Amino acid sequence: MSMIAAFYGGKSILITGATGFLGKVLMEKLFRTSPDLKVIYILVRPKAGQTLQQRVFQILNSKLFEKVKEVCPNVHEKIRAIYADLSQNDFAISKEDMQELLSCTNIIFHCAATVRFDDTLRHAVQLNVTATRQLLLMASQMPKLEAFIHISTAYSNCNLKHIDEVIYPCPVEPKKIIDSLEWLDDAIIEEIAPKLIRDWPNIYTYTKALGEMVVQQESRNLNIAIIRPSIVGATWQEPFPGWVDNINGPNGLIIAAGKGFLRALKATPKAVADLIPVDTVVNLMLAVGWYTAVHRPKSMLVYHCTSGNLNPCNWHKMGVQVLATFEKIPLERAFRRPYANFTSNNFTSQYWNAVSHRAPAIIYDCYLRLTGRKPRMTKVMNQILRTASMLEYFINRSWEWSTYNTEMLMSELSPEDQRVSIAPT
Ligand SMILES: CCCCCCCCCCCCCCCCCCCCCCCCCCCCCC(=O)SCCNC(=O)CCNC(=O)[C@H](O)C(C)(C)COP(=O)(O)OP(=O)(O)OC[C@H]1O[C@@H](n2cnc3c(N)ncnc32)[C@H](O)[C@@H]1OP(=O)(O)O
Ligand SMILES: NC(=O)C1=CN([C@@H]2O[C@H](COP(=O)(O)OP(=O)(O)OC[C@H]3O[C@@H](n4cnc5c(N)ncnc54)[C@H](OP(=O)(O)O)[C@@H]3O)[C@@H](O)[C@H]2O)C=CC1
Repeated sequence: MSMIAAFYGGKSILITGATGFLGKVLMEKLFRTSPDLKVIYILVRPKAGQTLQQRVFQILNSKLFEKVKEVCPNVHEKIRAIYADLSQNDFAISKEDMQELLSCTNIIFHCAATVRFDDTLRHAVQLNVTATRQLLLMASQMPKLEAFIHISTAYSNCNLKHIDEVIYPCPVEPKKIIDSLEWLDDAIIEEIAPKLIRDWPNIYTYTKALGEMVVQQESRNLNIAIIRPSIVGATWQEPFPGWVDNINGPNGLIIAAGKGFLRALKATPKAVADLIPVDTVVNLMLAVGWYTAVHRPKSMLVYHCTSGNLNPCNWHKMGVQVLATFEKIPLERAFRRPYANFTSNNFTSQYWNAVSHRAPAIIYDCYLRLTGRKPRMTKVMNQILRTASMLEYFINRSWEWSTYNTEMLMSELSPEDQRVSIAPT
């Protein structure tokens, strides 16, 4: 057994955001490789008419967890869903549950966040900043806690070009922002938001930067590490290749291209496409959890989980690859044959949007109307173009992330763990 997998044996692990993309893959790997772990506590809220239990049932019965059931048949006994809403005071956790969490937790993986680029400042601060502070406060009351792993994003400092594995200060103290949100009304908050976020491209990256500052300021004597993944994509190898369950990041646009909706994108072909498979991120998370708990570094370490400096790809190569894949394996019921181009020119991009996107959508909707059906293509197209414009900032620039800490950690792993973490079979 690998040293890292053995480390998680017998542990009580608390995961926030376990129902999200990264959280599910983290849980899967933990149960599959450390089936003797004691318990995984997950903080969950009811959603879309589903109770906590129904949500957990759905996750455990999904294709992602098929292998887990073979290795850890009693997985449902080892997962303990705790009612929690991270936007509420004390997360609205009951006294009994809180007591259990405080007295039993050994490791925390804090993944929960709002990842919407256009969220309100109030909600994004509540989730990405205040909730992080609250969780740190809880962590400081956990006598058995060995490590607190905070998941941030490589783009939390995307206002810089070269980013080191350090925490950069934000112009306004997070505490001042948290305090002012208590008395300012929503309209004023939205008015001051652009002034606060300055050269950050959106509320998401800005509040993730504030979240990191809070981690640094409230770290007390805790054993903390921060991981910054870049753009997290589908699984590379584990538990099987190609698993993804959302349309965030590049996923929505890739599907739109495959369906023939999206035929041009305002992107810089030579800009680095820094994607990282979700199973690689999870492997680093587990290694960081182990290293932080066992080696207890003197200062809090930040780890970049990026691909650009090791195995760089650019958007042109990525686009060619995406199109080649759709040639081989076309999507069902496509609107048009996939074909697309990148342009970094504003005028050309507007032209393609009019000619290749909006006009065909209007024509198709006319056809639907004439044949007595409900028009829908213009709505779909507007949605795709809105998403593409939100992502534009990230596909027209390149960043350099240093990876000294991540490389140091890799060199500390046993040969077995290096094999399992870097190139799992
Ligand atoms: C000669 C040869 C030349 C060849 C040249 C080759 C060229 C080839 C060109 C090919 C082109 C195509 C290929 C494409 C390949 C490349 C693609 C590149 C894209 C890369 C993008 C990179 C992005 C990087 C971002 C990095 C940021 C930092 C990373 C992070 O930390 S992660 C977190 C990232 N967060 C997100 O991604 C969230 C972004 N989304 C949003 O903020 C919002 O959704 C929104 C975009 C603002 C849209 O908001 P709306 O309110 O308008 O919509 P809403 O969200 O309500 O959703 C509408 C409907 O969609 C459903 N839906 C939304 N999200 C999801 C979800 N996650 N899962 C499932 N369903 C979802 C929602 O339910 C709504 O549905 P409805 O209710 O039925 O309407
Ligand atoms: N995906 C990516 O490309 C990248 C992600 N990251 C970071 O990784 C982490 C995980 O992201 P990802 O898994 O993609 O995001 P998801 O949106 O898939 O998951 C977010 C998780 O947070 C939970 N959550 C949100 N609001 C609340 C709340 N009020 N109370 C309780 N739980 C809540 C969600 O629960 P629910 O299911 O109930 O909504 C969900 O489990 C985030 O910190 C993100 O910043 C960093 C870089 C890239």
